Amino acid sequence: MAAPEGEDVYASLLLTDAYLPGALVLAHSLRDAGTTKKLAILVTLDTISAEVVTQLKAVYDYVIPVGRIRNEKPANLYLMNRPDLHSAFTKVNLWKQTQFRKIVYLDADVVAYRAPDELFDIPHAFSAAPDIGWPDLFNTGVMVLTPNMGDYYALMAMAERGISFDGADQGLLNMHFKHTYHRLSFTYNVTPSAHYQYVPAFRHFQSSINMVHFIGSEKPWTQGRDKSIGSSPFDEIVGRWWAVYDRHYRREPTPSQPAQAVPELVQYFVKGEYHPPANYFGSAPTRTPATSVHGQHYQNPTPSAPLQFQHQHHQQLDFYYHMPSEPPQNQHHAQHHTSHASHDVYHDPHRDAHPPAPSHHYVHHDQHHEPQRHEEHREPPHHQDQHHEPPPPHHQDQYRETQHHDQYHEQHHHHHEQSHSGSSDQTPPEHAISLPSESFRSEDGNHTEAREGQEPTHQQWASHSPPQEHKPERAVISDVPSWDAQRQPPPTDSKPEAHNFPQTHYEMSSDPAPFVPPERYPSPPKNMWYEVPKERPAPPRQKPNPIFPWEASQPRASRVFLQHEEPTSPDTTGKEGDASAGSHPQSADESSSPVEQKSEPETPTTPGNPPSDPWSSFTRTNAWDDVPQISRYVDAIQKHRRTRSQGPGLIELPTPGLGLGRGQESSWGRRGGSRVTDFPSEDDRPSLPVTPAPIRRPKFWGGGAPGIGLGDDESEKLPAAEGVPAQSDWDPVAQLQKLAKQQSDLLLQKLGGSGSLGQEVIGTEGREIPSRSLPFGSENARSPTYVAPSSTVLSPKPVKPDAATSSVRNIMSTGHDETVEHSARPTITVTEPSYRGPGVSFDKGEDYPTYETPALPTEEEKDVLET
Ligand SMILES: O=c1ccn([C@@H]2O[C@H](COP(=O)(O)OP(=O)(O)O[C@H]3O[C@H](CO)[C@@H](O)[C@H](O)[C@H]3O)[C@@H](O)[C@H]2O)c(=O)[nH]1
Ligand SMILES: [Mn+2]
Repeated sequence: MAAPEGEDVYASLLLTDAYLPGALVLAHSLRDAGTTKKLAILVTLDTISAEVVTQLKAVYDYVIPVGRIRNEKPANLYLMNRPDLHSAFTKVNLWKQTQFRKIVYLDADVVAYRAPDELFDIPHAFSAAPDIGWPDLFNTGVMVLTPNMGDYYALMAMAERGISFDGADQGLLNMHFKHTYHRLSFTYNVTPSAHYQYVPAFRHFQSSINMVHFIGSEKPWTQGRDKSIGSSPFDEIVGRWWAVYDRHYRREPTPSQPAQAVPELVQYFVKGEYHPPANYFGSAPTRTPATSVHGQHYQNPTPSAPLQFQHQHHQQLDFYYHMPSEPPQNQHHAQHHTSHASHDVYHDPHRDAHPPAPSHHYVHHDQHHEPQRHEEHREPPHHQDQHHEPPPPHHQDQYRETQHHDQYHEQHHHHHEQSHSGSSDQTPPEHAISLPSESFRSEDGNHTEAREGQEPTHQQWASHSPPQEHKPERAVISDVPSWDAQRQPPPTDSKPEAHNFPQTHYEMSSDPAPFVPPERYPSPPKNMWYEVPKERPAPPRQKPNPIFPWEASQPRASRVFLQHEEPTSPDTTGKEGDASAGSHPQSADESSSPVEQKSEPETPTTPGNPPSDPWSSFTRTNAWDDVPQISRYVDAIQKHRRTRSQGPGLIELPTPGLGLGRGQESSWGRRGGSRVTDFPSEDDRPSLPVTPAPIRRPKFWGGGAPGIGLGDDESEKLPAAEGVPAQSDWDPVAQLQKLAKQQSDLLLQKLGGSGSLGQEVIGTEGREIPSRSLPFGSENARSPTYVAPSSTVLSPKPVKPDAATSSVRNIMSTGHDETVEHSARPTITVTEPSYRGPGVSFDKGEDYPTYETPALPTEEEKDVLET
């Protein structure tokens, strides 16, 4: 019977025979309540016996075989101690049933108080009721859904990857429909519990209950009738289930209904309900019925008449499936033989003649009359890996239960073999299950195809395939949708290959909640540390072997530190304030190691002490002082100049013996060479009669020379010299310009008008070293030994012979005329850098600081002026 397109159905699911009573009671409860909707049930035929299918068919409108969807990562199932739900993902097949408009899905452990047909009117695509264990979740025992392939593929993608926080369908579906599900009233999925009951609520809402759902591993039919005797809400609810069961399957006459002929098979799965007649076949043992679905020790059902009939039907459908938690094979054998030892009546000679194949998969075919092995084919590929794996140790109970399930299957199997061995009847089963016919149409008899959305089944083969034309058994039985490409052509209407590719569906998280870290992260491991390698004494540094000859005869370092300075000249240390002001030869050794001469003077660390000259330890030599070529050159220049400038008043450039400090004079003399930076001594310097005013010296310099009064308060009160303009009247710029003009004019006259030679010939103002502009960019660069050219060749200053001479001598002993310039500004100390600019090179038109005291007339100037 095909379902008309767009039909509404209640649908349930049966994965194992043991849930048969639940499925039947559910269907009856709906029918009894007068539903107008059809009833459907999805079944996994590899684990459902034909008798059970028959029972279903008696109540359900549609029995729809579906492929099992196993969770290959069932670890989470063990978290909730329900490893039996390994195939709960099979529920996903609901979304594939697009022949239905709307499905109200109900677990097999649901019983309806009334027929909630109004659920089909819900417009939402997916609805469910809250779960009692975690009400933010919905329970997947009652769902209103709209089949569609989009959700189906998405759910399949998750199922294939085992994406489910509880390892079963509830975890998976809650993850998928997290934000889109429509919440149903709890009254559609009341989940009673024996341990906890919200009794007041139950009392209050009792009358509004639509459906009840017996969640948990214990179900009413596994607990037995006597469990519902009490008067607690839970007992009352369980009693509702039993009421439906009794209405349809109770055998014993009750006051309300006479004894009815009911299938033994149903009772077989209900605790306390199965009472096989004694001495049937003469030796059928009577045993205590099962204690629970998961723990009961199933017996061989007594082959009563109804059962026998069912088994005939089962000939074509005979199969069984080993649950994945099946014990290893040898254990299974042991179980099997034990079982037979205690039930001789079911001993099967065929079985002995054909010992079980490794995986115990047998398919019974009409034309063979013997069990055939189809181990590879019957085994769904994804089950093979785990097939022989024992379950985890802590689930041995579950493990044993599964054994019993299998024992049941196997015993059924034996029974079928037995009954079949005495019959060669090949007529189609009288009770061929009426299923959606399109689902099981076989086109060529060799293989089975399902219409899209349908799994091929062996029922199809049983119903449509001519047995004699059927050749390889393994090619026919294909109730699992796996196609053996090595032996079969592809199914004619199979989809393109790419259709079978695994699909990965990722969704961006739409959860707007910001990440909240756990209150406390686990403590970091304490045994993680890095052991610092033990420090090994560094190998003694060895001086590399000398390569160059001078390395062997290296001069001893002669660096001089301030505090260890030998007391060379205490009187000069106070006067030599400017390192660049002139040379300060200390020793030949010192000047031979110019690097050390760069060492900076140390600042006196004790304030209040008379400041020692910080420059005393600073070199006064120039880098070129010891280059003989330069010395010779300088000598030659000086000689030349002497010859050229012989004349009254013209000074000679320093000769040996000139000292910047008296302490150095001796060593200076020893050197015997002229230096560019030499400075004329007082004797070599003729006096100039003009000076603007007494030059005040900072007290820093002390009053070394008697009579000059510099540094003395009295010196400031000295009367101005007669005939000398007052300081305030002195315009240095004008005077300098005037001097410059006179100088150039007069000198040109003296030299016969050859202006081009004038500077070179007469230059006492740094002409020995021509004043050249520095290369671009290096104007401010200073060599440590740099000496301003202007300062090296400055002319003696015109001073008064007496006091002024001493004063000037004192000043000049600093070796720098710019100290003179600065001395006009009493607040300036001479420790400032000496070089302030072009100095007296004003004749070249360069700018110079206007605040400076102009340079005093040079020798030439004086000559000119005196002339
Ligand atoms: O051996 C089995 C196990 C399950 N089922 C079917 O699968 C359903 C779910 O199993 P059930 O034992 O009813 O699970 P619950 O105890 O109800 O556990 C909860 O968790 C399950 C796994 O997520 C959900 O499927 C249920 O809806 C939810 O109520 C059953 O009703 C049956 O329809 C079988 O047919 N045979
Ligand atoms: Mn359930």
